[in-house]
Amino acid sequence: MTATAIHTDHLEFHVGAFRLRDVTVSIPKGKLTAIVGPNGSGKSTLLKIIAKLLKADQGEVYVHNRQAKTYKSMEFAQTVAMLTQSKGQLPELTLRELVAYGRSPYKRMFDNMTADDERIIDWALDITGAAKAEQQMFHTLSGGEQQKVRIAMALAQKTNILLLDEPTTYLDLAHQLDVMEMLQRINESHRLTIVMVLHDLQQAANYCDYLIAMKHGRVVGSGNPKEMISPQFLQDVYAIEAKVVFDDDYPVIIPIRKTCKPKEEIIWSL
Ligand SMILES: Nc1ncnc2c1ncn2[C@@H]1O[C@H](COP(=O)(O)OP(=O)(O)OP(=O)(O)O)[C@@H](O)[C@H]1O
Repeated sequence: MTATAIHTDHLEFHVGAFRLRDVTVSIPKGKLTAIVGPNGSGKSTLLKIIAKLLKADQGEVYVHNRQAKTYKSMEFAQTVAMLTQSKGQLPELTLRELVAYGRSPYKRMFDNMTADDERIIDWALDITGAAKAEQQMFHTLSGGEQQKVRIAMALAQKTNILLLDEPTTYLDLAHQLDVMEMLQRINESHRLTIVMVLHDLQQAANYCDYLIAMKHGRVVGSGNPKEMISPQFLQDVYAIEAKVVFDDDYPVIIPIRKTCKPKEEIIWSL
């Protein structure tokens, strides 16, 4: 049986009109897990609660079989790294300076970088293919290049768990594959537990070992993505009629039409 890296137990959370309800999931250790579901279904909220960026109203999060709330903040930051969605200001730093921020959980104020820190920064720059441009300013990079450097910063945190909110959004197809293959390589070589919010179900099936599907703030399914993705799944979770054909074991999704409008969307379209 696969060990569990993260377990959430009956999480409840509300913000505005949105409610996360009774979220109980176990995320396997050392595997790639995708969280999928329609816009606004609570994927980012769940990831933020796991990362302790938000506090659940009820329920518990366990990280490596220990209540997340019992971790001191530095210890937690040495265990779980989270890359939020890339929005907002771009720092005016070189790639190397930005990636060095990943070492913050190991430093007190005014501590200098040690040889060990520099070695880890080199490794993170190298594994993400960013080393050759390490003196370039971050804000001058393309969106795809920036995303790889942001992942390098999270890797420099040297945690066993990496949470990524939509790591491939805004990237062209080639950069999406680059990022997914890089995450797969890192997962295989370092046995990192990687959990990511994804919108592309085919990527989830091609690269991930485990899938968690959310809808209206609830977990509505979890398991092996290749077994889960079916016309019925697309109907139930996304309210779309679609064909699913298999090419070499991998599902190819052909959307046909939306089958009904959930109540929430009728309000949005007024
Ligand atoms: N501060 C807030 N105030 C009010 N509502 C909020 C706030 N933060 C989040 N929400 C609402 O919570 C719901 C869930 O948001 P969340 O970002 O978790 O969804 P998501 O599944 O990640 O969506 P997407 O796929 O669009 O990124 C959304 O309807 C959002 O509008």
